[in-house]
Order: sequence, then structure tokens, then C-alpha cells
Amino acid sequence: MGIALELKAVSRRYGATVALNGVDLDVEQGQAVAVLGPNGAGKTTMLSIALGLLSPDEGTARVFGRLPAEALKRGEVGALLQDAGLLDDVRVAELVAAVAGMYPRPMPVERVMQAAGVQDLAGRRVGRLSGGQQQRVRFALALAGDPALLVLDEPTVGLDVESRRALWQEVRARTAAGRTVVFATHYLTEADDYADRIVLLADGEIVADGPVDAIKSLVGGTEIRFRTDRTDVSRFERLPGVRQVRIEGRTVALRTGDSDATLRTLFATFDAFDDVRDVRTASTDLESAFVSLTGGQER
Ligand SMILES: Nc1ncnc2c1ncn2[C@@H]1O[C@H](COP(=O)(O)OP(=O)(O)OP(=O)(O)O)[C@@H](O)[C@H]1O
Repeated sequence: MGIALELKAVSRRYGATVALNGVDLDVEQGQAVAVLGPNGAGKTTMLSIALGLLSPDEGTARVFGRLPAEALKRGEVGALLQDAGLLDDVRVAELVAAVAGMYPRPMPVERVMQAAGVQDLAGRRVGRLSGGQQQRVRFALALAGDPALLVLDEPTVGLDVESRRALWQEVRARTAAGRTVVFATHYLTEADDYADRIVLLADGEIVADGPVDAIKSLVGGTEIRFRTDRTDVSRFERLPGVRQVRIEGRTVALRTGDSDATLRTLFATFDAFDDVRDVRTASTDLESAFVSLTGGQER
């Protein structure tokens, strides 16, 4: 399989803000790639560069070996962007048909409407739809040209459970057929459930890149969580195996490389820890990995 998207040493600034700083990325055809990161990490900037809507200040972007804008023109790329404006006065089916008509090899309109779950809205005016319904229309427009690369920026924002499920079903069907999907999301479970690979951005740089399990194992270890009345970090950081202590309200989360040793000491010295209760252990989940690798920061 070839490379669908290639970014080489891509940087982009807005005035003094460095939105992307030397990003390298190769996305193979047939992959579903989730781009994750805190607010302001550079996700939208990266996707906009992949779509040719923004130019990098430095570095190069290629889509199927061409300049992104060229690939877009050839109908190889479909996009769903945050808050993209829609024509208000047209009816849904007309809009989908008009957009499909601009592509060389569109999907049949009926099939697009069904995949995006907008058949029931066919005769409705776009401007009178609810936020979630409009988001489904945006997804339909992204699919209309049957693009080999689909780029989705927070595609499920505002969608109800059933619409989200339908969207991910279409994404999986496309990647199973060798098409490529790159999406940004703040819902880590979506990345966990539907992405083959996660690219984690923080402060404009890729801080982790790989399959979900590899990202989790970068942080590694086990998490022990419990409730306590006395949440000072120093009580827990000297327990054997403990690498990191986080306080979340009345809950303490310990990341440990040796959960048996940590728990043994916690319970063996029960007098010192008699306020500890509701102890739970779990292997590192994506959320913990995210917080750990991005420093949990927001700009
Ligand atoms: N048009 C713009 N003018 C000035 N600064 C911008 C502009 N667009 C983005 N930025 C800045 O560039 C950085 C990256 O923004 P970007 O929108 O790519 O982040 P993001 O990861 O998509 O964030 P979010 O999760 O909030 O959508 C941020 O610091 C943002 O404030």
C-alpha cells in the first residue's frame, strides 16, 4: 500500500505562536489515524495543511504524492471541518447532489445520504436543521466524492449515539476497503475504539505516535486508585514501585511499575494508611497515557 499523506518537517506559525513545530508524519493507505492533543496543540492546523487550506511556513506536505491542493482538486480528498459553513436555503438532497456532481467519481447520492444518516432529512432546508443534523450533512458532503483520503476534524461533536455509531461504521468500512481516514478528536474512547494508530500532539510537536497499545505501554505500568481523607502527595510517593502520584479531588491515582509491591506495603502498614479505601487497580488507559505524555497542559 502506498502513502496517503506525508508531512516532512512541517512548521507553521501565527505571529508569535508556533502552532506546528517540525512535524513528520507518514500515513499509509488503509489506516484510520486519530490525532489527539490538548486544546491548541495544533490538530486543526495540521489537518488544514494536509488539506491544502493552509501552507506550511517550512517543510512539505504531500497527499498521494501531490501537493494537497492538487489532490483536493482531483477529488482524492474529502473533509469535514469544525463549524464549516453550509448553504442555508438549499435542501439537503440538493446540496449533497450538487457537491457530488463536482467530483470525478462520486458516490451515488442515495448511498451518501444513507451512510451519513440524512435520508430522513432529504427535503429539509439546511439552515433549519439542528446542530447535530447539520453535522451529519457535513459528513455527507465529506463523503460525496468517495475520496481516497477522508479528513475529519472532531466529526462527532453534537452527534447523538446512533449517528456517532453510523459515522464510525462508515469510517471502518472505508478503511477496510483500503481508503484512508485521518481524524481529530477529544473523545479518547473514539481513538481507542476506531483508530489503528494514534498521533499525539502537544505544543505543536508529535509527542507519541503508534498503535493504541504502544501508546499505552509508553507510559506503562498499572494504576492504583483509591479514596483517602489525607491527599498529600508525599505520603504516597515513597511506596515501592510508585512512579507518579496524581491527586484528583479525594481520589489518589498512583502509577506503579510493581503493583504487587505497592499494594503489599499499602496494606502491611495499614496504620499509616487506615484512611485508604475503595482500592481499585487497572492497567494504564488511554486517558492516563494522554495526561502523562502531554503533561495534561492546556494553553
Ligand atoms: N488563525 C489563527 N490566528 C492566530 N493563532 C491561531 C490561529 N489558528 C490557530 N491559532 C493558534 O495556533 C495554535 C494551534 O491551534 P489549533 O487550532 O491547530 O489547535 P487544536 O489542537 O486544533 O485545538 P482545539 O483542540 O482547541 O481545536 C493555538 O495556539 C491557536 O491559538
